[in-house]
Amino acid sequence: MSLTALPAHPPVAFLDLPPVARAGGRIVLPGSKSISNRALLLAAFCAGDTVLTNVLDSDDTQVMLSALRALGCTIKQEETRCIVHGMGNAPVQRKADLYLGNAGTALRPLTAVLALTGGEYTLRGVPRMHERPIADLVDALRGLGCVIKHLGTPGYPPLRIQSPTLRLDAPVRVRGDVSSQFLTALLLALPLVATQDVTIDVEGELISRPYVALTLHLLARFGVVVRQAGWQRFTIPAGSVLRSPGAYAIEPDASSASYFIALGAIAADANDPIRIEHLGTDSIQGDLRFVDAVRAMGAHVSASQDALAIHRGLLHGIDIDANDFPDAAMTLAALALYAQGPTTLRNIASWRVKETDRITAMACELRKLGATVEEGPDFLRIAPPTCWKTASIHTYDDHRMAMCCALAACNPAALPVRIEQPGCVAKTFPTFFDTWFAVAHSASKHIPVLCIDGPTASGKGTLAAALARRLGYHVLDSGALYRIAALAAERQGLRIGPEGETAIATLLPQCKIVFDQDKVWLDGADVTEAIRSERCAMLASQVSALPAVRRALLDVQRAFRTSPGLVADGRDMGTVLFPDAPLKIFLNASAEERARRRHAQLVARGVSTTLDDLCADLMERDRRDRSRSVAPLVPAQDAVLLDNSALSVEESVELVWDWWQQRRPFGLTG
Ligand SMILES: Nc1ncnc2c1ncn2[C@@H]1O[C@H](COP(=O)(O)OP(=O)(O)O)[C@@H](O)[C@H]1O
Ligand SMILES: Nc1ccn([C@@H]2O[C@H](COP(=O)(O)OP(=O)(O)O)[C@@H](O)[C@H]2O)c(=O)n1
Repeated sequence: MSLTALPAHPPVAFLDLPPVARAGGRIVLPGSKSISNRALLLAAFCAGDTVLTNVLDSDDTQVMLSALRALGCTIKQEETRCIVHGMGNAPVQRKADLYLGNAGTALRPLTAVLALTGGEYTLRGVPRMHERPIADLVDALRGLGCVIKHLGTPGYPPLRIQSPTLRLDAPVRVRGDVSSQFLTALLLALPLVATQDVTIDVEGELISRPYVALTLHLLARFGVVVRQAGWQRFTIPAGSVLRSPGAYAIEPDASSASYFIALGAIAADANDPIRIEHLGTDSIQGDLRFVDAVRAMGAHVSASQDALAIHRGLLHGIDIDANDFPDAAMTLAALALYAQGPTTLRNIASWRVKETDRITAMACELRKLGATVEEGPDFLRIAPPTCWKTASIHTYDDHRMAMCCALAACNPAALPVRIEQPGCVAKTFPTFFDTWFAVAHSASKHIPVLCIDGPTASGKGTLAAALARRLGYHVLDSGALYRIAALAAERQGLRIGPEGETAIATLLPQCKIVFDQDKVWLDGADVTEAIRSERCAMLASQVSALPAVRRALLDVQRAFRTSPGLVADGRDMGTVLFPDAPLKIFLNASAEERARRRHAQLVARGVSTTLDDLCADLMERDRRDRSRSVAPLVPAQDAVLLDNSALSVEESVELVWDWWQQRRPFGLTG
């Protein structure tokens, strides 16, 4: 039997990562955020249409796309492909109120573009964005004749922009030692108004230079070649015009790759490395310097032009200036947990003005895991834990904190790790945890299962779905499998009883079953409705009494136990399938109450039936389920009995939620 179960992805308050035993496998990562937002901006303000492929679909790129659309740019988006109709060198809409979330890669260049091209604009973001300094960029733009007002705290967004009286003759000065994004913003915007040579002088030591190199590379692809005197002076030649390159393919994100490079460095074997496709020595992203640092720590990384393969080595601490790759350097802090000796990351003051104060945040969370961390104004020194601790990681609404700290799940003590507000990864890598679970393998015994067994219409499915949604876990509706088995047998004309036992058990491995959110498919046919009939339920009850059928479904059901965890609903989840589950609920309600619930359910679906008939069927099914020779419906010895006759769905969910939390090592949260 081939079986596919596609999990849903609602926002969860926390995600518990099972301890990782081994990592390995092939990964294709989403497009680079830095390149996506630069390319979208350039494509919007150039002449001609541009087809961008592998554009990152994330909060930060959505913010850029919405802003460009609000400025009058037409962008057609088909999954990760965007066709951008360039507006030429100024926005179509000369008035707009733009909300830019927490996307520095959108707010800063758009500030420069709009201030230089002119109009009436406000630019705002989330509260944290209003704490991220922008005075250096605003000062530089004012020096060019731009009119920009701070609407809140001086030196910070939100901003009000009006039309400038441009003065381009004197060199514009911009500080380069707080964020390279100010320089990038000017470089991206000035070609729109370069009627004469415009020179930018960088004050202070320019940080994050590879990001500036990335900007220059993209400008060149859009037809503007900036003259460069070291990292101190940049000149946009008179008459520069942005021209579409036609098509541009965006590389996978090197910062996103860093988590999986580190995962391979900690937990992959040479014979099954982590292999990252379409990202290699040809990359234009500075964050790939991370690879050198990981090699220096002792990991094995082989790189071809367009792929990386990583496996573990004996890791040792390093002392490194991480100024050039501040984002990926955060991953080194997590990797340091697995090295012998301390690791020192220097020259990382820019971490303090990112999504959160990343130096303090990282120090605090790594200490929770047992590491000894020394924090300075612009450095971090991390000594690995001698004794790992179970931790609930606070993520500060910072995607990189969540992704870095996921690496703590590789700990040798095999402790699970709780990541709070894991949805924050959507800023740059919405599918991070799916990718993680695809290549970070855990021992089955470490993948938690919450079992909910009980008789018909006791509310198992309802409870299981609600808890799984809240935990971000998979669901096993084992009853659906027996219903499908009954339907498949009936459709093949097999006898539903001991005479047909062998034939049904032989048929099942050939069936192709897909659980796709609310739909169930059998051999390509939608059987969602068909398996829910009371007739099918009765046939399922008969089929499920056949030992060979139950045996045929054992492995299929156990295959649902995948990371991060499972809520399993049925009759024998706690007794037969998952005897080691940390929590087993035996759910019950009076027969009358259950018949009433099922009746209401059927009436809502437009099925006509009487309460008396239903009650009789239900009791007949219960009797058969309780008295069969294999896996009868009985509570496991260690099950918690819950009669929910007088409870609402919400009350049942809260009760079981608390029991579950008490059995997890993290304490009560969420
Ligand atoms: N605690 C409860 N209180 C009231 N109604 C409930 C409760 N639990 C479930 N129900 C309702 O009873 C019906 C049957 O529940 P379901 O989850 O399908 O049961 P099972 O999976 O045990 O057969 C559903 O319509 C559901 O909304
Ligand atoms: N783990 C399980 C799940 C269901 N079953 C059988 O499959 C039938 C249908 O299960 P179900 O959970 O879909 O039924 P309802 O509780 O929804 O009525 C039950 O009556 C059981 O006989 C089982 O034997 N073992």
